[in-house]
Amino acid sequence: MPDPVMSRGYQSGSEGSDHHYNDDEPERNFSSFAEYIDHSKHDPEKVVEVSTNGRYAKLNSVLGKGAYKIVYKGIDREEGYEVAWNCFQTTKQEYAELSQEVEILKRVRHPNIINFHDCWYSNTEFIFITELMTSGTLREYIRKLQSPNLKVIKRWCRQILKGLIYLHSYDPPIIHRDIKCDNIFINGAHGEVKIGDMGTAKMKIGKKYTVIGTPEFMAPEMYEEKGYNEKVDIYAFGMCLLEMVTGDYPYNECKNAAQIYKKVTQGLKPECLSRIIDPEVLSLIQHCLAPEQERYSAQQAIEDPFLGVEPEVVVLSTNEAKNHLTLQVVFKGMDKLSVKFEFNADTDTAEEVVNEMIEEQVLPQKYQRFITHDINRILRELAGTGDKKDSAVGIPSSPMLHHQNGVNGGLNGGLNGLSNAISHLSLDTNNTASLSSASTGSPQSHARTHSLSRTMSRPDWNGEDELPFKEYSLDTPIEDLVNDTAMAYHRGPDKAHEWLVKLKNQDIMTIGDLKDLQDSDWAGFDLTVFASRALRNRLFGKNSARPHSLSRTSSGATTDEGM
Ligand SMILES: Nc1ncnc2c1ncn2[C@@H]1O[C@H](COP(=O)(O)OP(=O)(O)OP(=O)(O)O)[C@@H](O)[C@H]1O
Repeated sequence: MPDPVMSRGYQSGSEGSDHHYNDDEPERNFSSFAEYIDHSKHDPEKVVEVSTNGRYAKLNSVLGKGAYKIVYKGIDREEGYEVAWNCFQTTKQEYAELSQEVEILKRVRHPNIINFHDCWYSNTEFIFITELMTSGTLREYIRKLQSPNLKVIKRWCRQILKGLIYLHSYDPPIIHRDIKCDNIFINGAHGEVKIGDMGTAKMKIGKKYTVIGTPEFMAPEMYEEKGYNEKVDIYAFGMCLLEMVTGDYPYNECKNAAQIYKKVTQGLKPECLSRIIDPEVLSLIQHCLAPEQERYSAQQAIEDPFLGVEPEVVVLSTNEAKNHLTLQVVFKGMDKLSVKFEFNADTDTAEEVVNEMIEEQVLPQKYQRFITHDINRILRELAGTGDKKDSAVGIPSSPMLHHQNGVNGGLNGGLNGLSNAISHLSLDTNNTASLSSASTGSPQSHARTHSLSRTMSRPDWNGEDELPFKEYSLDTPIEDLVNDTAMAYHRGPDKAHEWLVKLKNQDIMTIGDLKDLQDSDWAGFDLTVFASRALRNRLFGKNSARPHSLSRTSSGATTDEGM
């Protein structure tokens, strides 16, 4: 008969922690106790401890050790995925003092911040379970890639800054205090970057260390005892960027923390900064390392020209006569943000269309000149008069005219099919607001078919919330529709009032009054194209078949357009 202990899979457990049997483990017999011990030592998948609630299991696999904690691979047995099991030596009293901090950490949820799942105290250890990252730290990655190219660096930076923007937007802001490439983790398969080592700052203070953070990455004000704010994370981010670009640890030239302290407090920057040639990278780093008052916020850093979103105007399709175009503004580097619109070269002007989109907050004002200029460049090229240098307003030419579907140069009638398809296209699967209407004959749009598709990656930009479709009874006051629409599209009461006045000026008092109308009647309300579309979306539903045709494709075919 096998030894019952061995056949159940004896749990060696970490010293001092509770021992548990693991009932899920398949049986395995060992010829000797020595063999069992040897197997246990080497089997990384062996469960060595289980949380008291039974949900998490610690495996016999150390992911890494830092100055403060040891991190093991673990398993969330409820969800079936791997996690990181963090062990931090501390007293029960120190653990109790962290309870408030822990509550905040549990609430922190952002795609660029390592998730904190659960925690408890066991013997001398504060144990906490976090999301597991599969490809190590950014520091290891930089060493592996030697010199990562700027495109990769930009992608990493944007993700780190998105995480910081989120943390700093708390009131009071959550300050990480120990941003460095060793605390930024990568999931290689998707190039995902997440900020880790959250919430240990308080613990480190608890340990009575004289300084918290890592000397090379600490802003000067952190060395002083006057207090500091969230900008210390931006300083540290600047140092990370320096390390990403040069491959060198900042202040490599210093032999110890005292030398670093001296340099930092004298305002002397790391030597490797002088090796940076690219003026844009240099400028961003300098803005991050500037004295606190002048230092960028996380939001300013992400909007810096080095990382800033660059819009591109793309021709999706055109008709044979090249006067009906479907264009799209694509923001490079912004997740899922694009604006698709139709343009009638006979009746629209770039200025008018761009102004309208800015007024409706579909496009940010700062790109007005750039996008207007680019649409005009496309029009010139299509008309065959394009000067490809784009010197007119001193804006550099963007590599923008992408003729999709492999169509080069002259766009031709073969694209009409594509154009048709596009009129039914919902560009993104998530968070997408696709708005469209014919608005034929409206004072602003003439015969223009104007169709916008965009996603809501910025809360301050225009987009529709996924409010459930509501069937209004015919005698519902028009105020209800107007208010619901304003809320769905993030418009304030002023906008709602403006729409209401315009409708009431035309004797529209109830839903029934609106439903009686023909498409062409809507043009008489003097509503903007956006307002008109938004109200109609709420009234008829984005996906429902419409009572009237709402969109004309550039080939001239009339369609009921699913929105
Ligand atoms: N979520 C995670 N997923 C995968 N590996 C991790 C994770 N967290 C930590 N590690 C590994 O454990 C090591 C130690 O973690 P960490 O650096 O956070 O410890 P620390 O004691 O807080 O660090 P520091 O010395 O920077 O203060 C890391 O270098 C990394 O290799």
